[in-house]
Amino acid sequence: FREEENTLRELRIFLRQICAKLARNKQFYMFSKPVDVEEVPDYLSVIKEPMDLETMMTKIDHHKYTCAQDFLNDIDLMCANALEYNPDRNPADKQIRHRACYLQDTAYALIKAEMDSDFEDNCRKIRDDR
Ligand SMILES: Cc1noc(C)c1-c1cc(NS(=O)(=O)c2ccccc2)cc(C(=O)O)c1
Repeated sequence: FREEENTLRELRIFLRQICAKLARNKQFYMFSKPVDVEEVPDYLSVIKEPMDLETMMTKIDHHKYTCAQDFLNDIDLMCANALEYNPDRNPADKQIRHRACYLQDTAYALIKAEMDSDFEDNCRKIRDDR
């Protein structure tokens, strides 16, 4: 059990680094915080489960992720929300869709490059056994 807690602690440290790196990128600024319903009044009537990098950082601290795939599922949700809310062919919508896809690919690439696959397998076993 002790080893499991050590593994999950190491996962949280790793995910914080990934999350911070994404949030530092100027191109991902609009994904760094929850969409502001003052700025975008109808957002919550369209998007049922908002997600952003600041919320994800809090979820790491609350031990909500037990493997990298759980974290990537929220990256996928954030990207899907941006595609769903900004579907039109005008330049603003196109730019945010492009940045959402770029964020998603960057997150997957960072995790694949920096995470040992045995470590992720171990985390998934812990998740599935819980
Ligand atoms: C994200 C998102 N999903 O739908 C939309 C639409 C956006 C989105 C929202 C905002 N404005 S905001 O006040 O909600 C905000 C500002 C800074 C960080 C996070 C949110 C700006 C932009 C933009 O492209 O500049 C995009």
